[in-house]
Amino acid sequence: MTVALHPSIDNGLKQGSGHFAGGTLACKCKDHQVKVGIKGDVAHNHACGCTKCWKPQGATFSVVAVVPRQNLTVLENGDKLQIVDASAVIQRHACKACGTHMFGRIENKNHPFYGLDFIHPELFQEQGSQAPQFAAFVSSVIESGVKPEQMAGIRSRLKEIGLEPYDCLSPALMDAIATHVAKAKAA
Ligand SMILES: N[C@@H](CCC(=O)N[C@@H](CS)C(=O)NCC(=O)O)C(=O)O
Ligand SMILES: [Zn+2]
Ligand SMILES: [Zn+2]
Repeated sequence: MTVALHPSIDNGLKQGSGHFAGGTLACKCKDHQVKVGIKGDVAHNHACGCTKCWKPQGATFSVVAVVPRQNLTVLENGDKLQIVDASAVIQRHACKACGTHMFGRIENKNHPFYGLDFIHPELFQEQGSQAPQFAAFVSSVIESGVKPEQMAGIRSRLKEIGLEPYDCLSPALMDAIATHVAKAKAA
């Protein structure tokens, strides 16, 4: 049996159109859905194995990407949103009724990723946003109950669909973080 990672990637990656103009993210409620508008395409889309990122029921990984925070607007039923953990670096705003995380925001202005909001592209009502580029925090799936002996199969399935597995972020993002830290230390 093939290892299940996440419904939006289990049948292979669906490449983005390359000119996604943005769209609307909708939560999973049957009525009074929380809707969030996004201008333009997402960036750094990836599968995340950490325990904090929202995943649909049964998924082992989350699929999460970033957008500039000024490109995100809560359009409808924002009163249903609550912050999951106010002490986390990424403050995840979730629908109180269905639990779907609609966006994650960094409020610490000194954080390397300040200015970017985290969203789940599978919630777009429209097609064509950037496909996942890599898999992050892969070893962390063990913290959600995956057995260590399942890891080889998970990593090889990720590679098979074209997602290089990393146990933290991708080298490019780790370099960006380290560059930010080095500049902050030098200042
Ligand atoms: N092993 C931890 C890793 C958590 C973690 O560091 N997640 C990363 C990727 S989303 C992060 O940047 N977290 C910041 C936060 O959740 O606020 C877990 O699975 O809970
Ligand atoms: Zn909802
Ligand atoms: Zn995560």
